[in-house]
Amino acid sequence: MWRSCGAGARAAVAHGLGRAPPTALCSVSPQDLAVPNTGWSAAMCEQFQRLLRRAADGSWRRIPSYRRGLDYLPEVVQMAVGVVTRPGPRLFLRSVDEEGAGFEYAIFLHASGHRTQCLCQLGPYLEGHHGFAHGGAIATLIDSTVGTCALAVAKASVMTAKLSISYLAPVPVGAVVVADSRMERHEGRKIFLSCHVRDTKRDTLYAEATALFIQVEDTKPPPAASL
Ligand SMILES: CCCCCCCCCCCCCC(=O)SCCNC(=O)CCNC(=O)[C@H](O)C(C)(C)COP(=O)(O)OP(=O)(O)OC[C@H]1O[C@@H](n2cnc3c(N)ncnc32)[C@H](O)[C@@H]1OP(=O)(O)O
Repeated sequence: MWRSCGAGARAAVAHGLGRAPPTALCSVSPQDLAVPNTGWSAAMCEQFQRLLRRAADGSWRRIPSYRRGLDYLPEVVQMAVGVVTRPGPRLFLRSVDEEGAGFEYAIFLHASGHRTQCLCQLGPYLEGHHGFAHGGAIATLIDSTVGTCALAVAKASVMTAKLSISYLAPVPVGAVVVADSRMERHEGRKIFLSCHVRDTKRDTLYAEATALFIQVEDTKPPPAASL
């Protein structure tokens, strides 16, 4: 069903961003997963290339994406707390290893730091009603897109306090969608955001949402998270 984007696309990502991969300080480097893999459809690859081309002038930036929350920490910190050799919990969106089966996505951040766009392909493990993506999967996509925007605005940890979604049209399994989020207001610790989920041609508005994120002190994982 899925067509590979090939090594050329992966090379274009590295070249287009002009960024070196994270410096390896130990044997286990986090793998950036916001790049094409064999599970990406032709439509997903095409849109990804379009967004990369748009990012070439510096107006947008692709955000690397990792398998675990801890992968985002500098490796020196990971080594200090001894997590490099203990995989631990996964980020929800990266919990499926089979390429193309779950969420395949890449998030782009606008240079203003107040807007994010998530290009996402919703795989067959995300089915709700036959042939359509589960509403919870759409909510997850929205939460992560607005959450990333809130993180960029706050430059600190944030938590979802409120998320209100209007589901306007069902999203077919395998569809490639764009979730477009922006900050609406920022009042102290409160960040208000909006989000629209559309098809890539912008013909169909699948969902619209508003969200409130609250800036918090760095969250400490509960004991179960260290198992
Ligand atoms: C590590 C990096 C990983 C990267 C991952 C990439 C993906 C990233 C994306 C991740 C995305 C995934 C993200 C996730 O999945 S986050 C996980 C889902 N969310 C939660 O579990 C949050 C649970 N709730 C809480 O922890 C607390 O209630 C929070 C922290 C939210 C606020 O408790 P806190 O004690 O801190 O705040 P406060 O009580 O002093 O209130 C402060 C102000 O806020 C106003 N207020 C509060 N709540 C609400 C409400 N519900 N509606 C309206 N207003 C509300 C309140 O009136 C007050 O306003 P004002 O009186 O000042 O005007």
